[in-house]
Amino acid sequence: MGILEKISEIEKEISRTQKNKATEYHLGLLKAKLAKYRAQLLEPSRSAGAKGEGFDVMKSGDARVALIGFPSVGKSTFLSLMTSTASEAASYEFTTLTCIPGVIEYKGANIQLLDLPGIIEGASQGKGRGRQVIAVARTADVVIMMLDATKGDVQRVLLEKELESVGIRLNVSKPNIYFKPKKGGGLSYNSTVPLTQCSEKLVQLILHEYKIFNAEVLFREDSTPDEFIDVIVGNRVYMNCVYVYNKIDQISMEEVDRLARRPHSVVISCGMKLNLDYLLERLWEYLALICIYTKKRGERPDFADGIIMRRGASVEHVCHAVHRTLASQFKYALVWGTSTKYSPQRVGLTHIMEHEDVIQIVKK
Ligand SMILES: Nc1nc2c(ncn2[C@@H]2O[C@H](COP(=O)(O)OP(=O)(O)OP(=O)(O)O)[C@@H](O)[C@H]2O)c(=O)[nH]1
Ligand SMILES: [K+]
Ligand SMILES: [Mg+2]
Repeated sequence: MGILEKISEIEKEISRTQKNKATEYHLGLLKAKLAKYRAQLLEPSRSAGAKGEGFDVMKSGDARVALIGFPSVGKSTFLSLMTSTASEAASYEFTTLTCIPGVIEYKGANIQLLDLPGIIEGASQGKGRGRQVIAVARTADVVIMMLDATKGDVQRVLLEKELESVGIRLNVSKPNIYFKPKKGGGLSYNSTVPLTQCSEKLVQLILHEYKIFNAEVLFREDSTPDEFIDVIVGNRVYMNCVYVYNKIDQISMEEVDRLARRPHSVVISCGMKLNLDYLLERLWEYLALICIYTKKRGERPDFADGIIMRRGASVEHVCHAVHRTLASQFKYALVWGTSTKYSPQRVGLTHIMEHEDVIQIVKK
């Protein structure tokens, strides 16, 4: 039996099996098997072209956003609208065949936007350019899943399944489970919270499926068996995804309203240039970028040339961004903005910066 057949057998069995206390271990085991076969599918294929000519685009700018979606949902139209790059758009499917990069300039940041070929059901198993597209998506900071608002929710469900099956987890954080394989000593199993979905026996069964007999496992939250499997498989990618419903010029106001209220969703029309500014605002939040302005003593802040950083960046991060050796010469900094109680306030290296703060660094 081929891997694909094995996968579909297991999927069938999972859907046939009723979920209850008696089948809990059986289901856990099936899920572990499923994850194992899917991992095998993802191993680099020997077939020609799998490497993906035209997909090797250099990372540039402050962040990377990938456009994922079915054919003809408007990905290329969107890229051409938001960047100075033109990507061919047409009414037929699979107009785009490679990865086309453009740059969105927003709040002083350069955001690399990648237009990609449309993907379809079965993409994760190599249909169309699915594998190459998904490989690029894994390198992005945020994925825009572009959907055709006239097509209902089918596309979203299918694409989520495709990404899920190759280990991409959307809009969830990494499970808080400590896991470390050991040379000996059996299984050391602990949890800091009561567990309602996993047990020592189930954990042991799943580990045996991966031929792991000695390990340290510490649950720090009430995780599911699937989350535990994600942790032992290890190569999962946790990324933010914005669901963008395009072509709202073609649907009723009621329908627009319904889609706009869905979590992580933004409705737009590229054709009529509707709501694009709002999408940029949301994208900025999802990318968690902030802009910091530097200032020299006795001079005005340099508002023309901000430093783009990730939310949570400290004064030390800012020092590194300005100059490699600055942190070692650091005495203190003066900060003006929302991160401080007073403006200016004298702060140390660990102070956390906020969007549009101004900083003056004083050296030893
Ligand atoms: N009505 C309407 N049509 C749109 C909108 N945006 C794009 N289109 C049309 O949708 C068709 C497909 O657009 P593309 O930009 O080529 O779509 P794509 O997702 O890049 O397609 P592939 O590269 O083939 O995967 C074109 O005919 C566009 O003019 C929109 O907001 N409203
Ligand atoms: K198209
Ligand atoms: Mg296209």
